[in-house]
Amino acid sequence: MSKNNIKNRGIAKIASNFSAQHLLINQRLIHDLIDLAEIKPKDTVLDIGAGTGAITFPLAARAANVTAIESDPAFAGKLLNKLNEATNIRVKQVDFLQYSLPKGPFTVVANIPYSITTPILRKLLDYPTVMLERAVLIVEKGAAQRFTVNSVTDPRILKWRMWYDIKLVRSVPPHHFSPPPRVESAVLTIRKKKKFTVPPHHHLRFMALAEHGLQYPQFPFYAALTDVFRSPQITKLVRMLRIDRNQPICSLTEQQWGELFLAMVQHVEPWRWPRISKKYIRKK
Ligand SMILES: C[S@@+](CC[C@H](N)C(=O)[O-])C[C@H]1O[C@@H](n2cnc3c(N)ncnc32)[C@H](O)[C@@H]1O
Repeated sequence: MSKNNIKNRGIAKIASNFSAQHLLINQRLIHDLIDLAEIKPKDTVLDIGAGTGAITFPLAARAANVTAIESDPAFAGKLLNKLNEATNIRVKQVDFLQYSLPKGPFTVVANIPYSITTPILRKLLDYPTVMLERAVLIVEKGAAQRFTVNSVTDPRILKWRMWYDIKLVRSVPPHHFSPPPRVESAVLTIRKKKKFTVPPHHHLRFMALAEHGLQYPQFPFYAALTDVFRSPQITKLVRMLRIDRNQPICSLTEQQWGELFLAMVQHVEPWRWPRISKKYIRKK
């Protein structure tokens, strides 16, 4: 490859990286995000993908402390230069996926990089022992719709929704960013539930049941779970959950999934429980 080609490729890469950095320019929207997060003066808040601080600085005026996480050294440098008197902002130039989350309760307000939406949410929501209280995020609208759909077919999303209320609050048009993205965006709120049906320490076992049950999301309830529950147990469950035995398994609500899980751990012999996949066991 010629030197010029290598150089051009480099420039194209920088340009495409740069175009992924759609900075928020609508002040009203930024304040709405902070209001939605109900930030209190004692709160610890993370801004994931802080850019040049469009959200970081107004957040710092309301919270006890803000950590601005930004992987791009140029943006992180700009943020550091802008700190001045703001003593409650810490800038971390790091890939968020490698960042150690706070040990105490925290909130997130962020316009995140869309290309890593699912890895970010996995880091925040996969382990309900993580101390996340609330998050208000700008994400691609299609992703927001997937996370909030009525009939959940993705076991991981179902699992997140067992411990967190996830809502698509509203759409955000492209002209609220510079440069405008090609896709529609949305405001997503995530809030830890006040009461859990399934205790958080069961999260891996719950995931195993959800993966097993949702292998074929349109399967009728009774057929999707015959390997786990015996036929008389299925009949009792249908009555208990007030469902039709033929309704698709993906149409169950989170509450019904919770009751189903508790029935499994209380009444089914452990050798019939779906196995926990090794890929979900976090290495220490
Ligand atoms: C959509 S921009 C948002 C910038 C700023 N928050 C705003 O709203 O104006 C996303 C930001 O995330 C940063 N970013 C991309 N990948 C990241 C990662 N893995 N960890 C931390 N920051 C990342 C980008 O450099 C960019 O500044």
